Amino acid sequence: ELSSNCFNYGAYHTLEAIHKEMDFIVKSYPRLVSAVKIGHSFENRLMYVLKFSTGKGRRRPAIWLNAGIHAREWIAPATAIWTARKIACDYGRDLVITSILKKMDIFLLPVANPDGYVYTHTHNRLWRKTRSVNPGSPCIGTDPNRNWNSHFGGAGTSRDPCSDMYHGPRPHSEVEVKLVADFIADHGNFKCFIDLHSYSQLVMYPYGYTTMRAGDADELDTVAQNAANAMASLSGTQYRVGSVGSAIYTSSGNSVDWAYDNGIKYAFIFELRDTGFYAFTLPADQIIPTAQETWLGLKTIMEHVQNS
Ligand SMILES: O=C(O)[C@H](Cc1ccccc1)CC(O)(O)C[N+](=O)[O-]
Ligand SMILES: [Zn+2]
Repeated sequence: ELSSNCFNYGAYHTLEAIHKEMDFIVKSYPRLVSAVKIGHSFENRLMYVLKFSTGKGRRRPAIWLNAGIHAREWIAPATAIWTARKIACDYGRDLVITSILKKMDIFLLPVANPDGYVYTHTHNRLWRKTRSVNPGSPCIGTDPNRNWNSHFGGAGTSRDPCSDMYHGPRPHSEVEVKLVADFIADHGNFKCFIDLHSYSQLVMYPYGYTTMRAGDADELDTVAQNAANAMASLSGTQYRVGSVGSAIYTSSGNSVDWAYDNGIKYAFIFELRDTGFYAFTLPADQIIPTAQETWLGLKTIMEHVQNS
């Protein structure tokens, strides 16, 4: 059945509505888009990935677009679902995305922390972590951006389950992190990993665990600067660029350090709008402008990856 009313990309949505729109995109573009259900969250919600592929073969060079790892950062999933529709719609029309998809697959996970996302709708708008139980503690959840198997438990993390930076009992203890890490590792041919967060307006690259420069820092800085320039070209929104450790603060066990350590050179974290006026509660009227400018940055990076 066709959906009764069209999805409003200029509004924030529940997990259920986002998943329904993902189904609709799969149904509408069956030759390009497929549903990849990589597993379930701690509270048994779907970890639902869209795969955009024009070619055969299970291991085409691939790009992973991640969003919503931190539950309160609603602009990230909103940008991700808009991006899903944009990729589907522009394939065959836009030269850049069409050429990228001729050679590479794109995997897009709009809500990487579904339990936390639902919790921000039902209980606490500013919840950040997963909703897993910590034995021996009354406090719930682990920070999924401290739980990756890269310099686990290092600087910028907490061993206190009640902290918003709690790294968890062990690396990949959070099923939501483990499912993504295992999928990417098993696939073995990912060239790019981009994680959408908010807020601060930053385009960052490894490392986060240290302020030491990564081997590819010069190239990554150039690519990130090109992406920031492309994003600013739409309506002047300024994104700062730098390594995680130098742009904000050191934090170990984050997603891009893990990706970079696992051979994915083009690993970036975007901190989307704004710079703190609305912070995590960015008004819905900024969703489409944010998604449109972010798309220019994503295309810049993906085009570089494709030509690398
Ligand atoms: O603390 C975080 O995980 C990000 C900063 C960050 C981003 C990339 C790698 C390590 C840390 C900041 C945020 O997006 O979570 C916003 N916030 O501080 O809640
Ligand atoms: Zn975040």
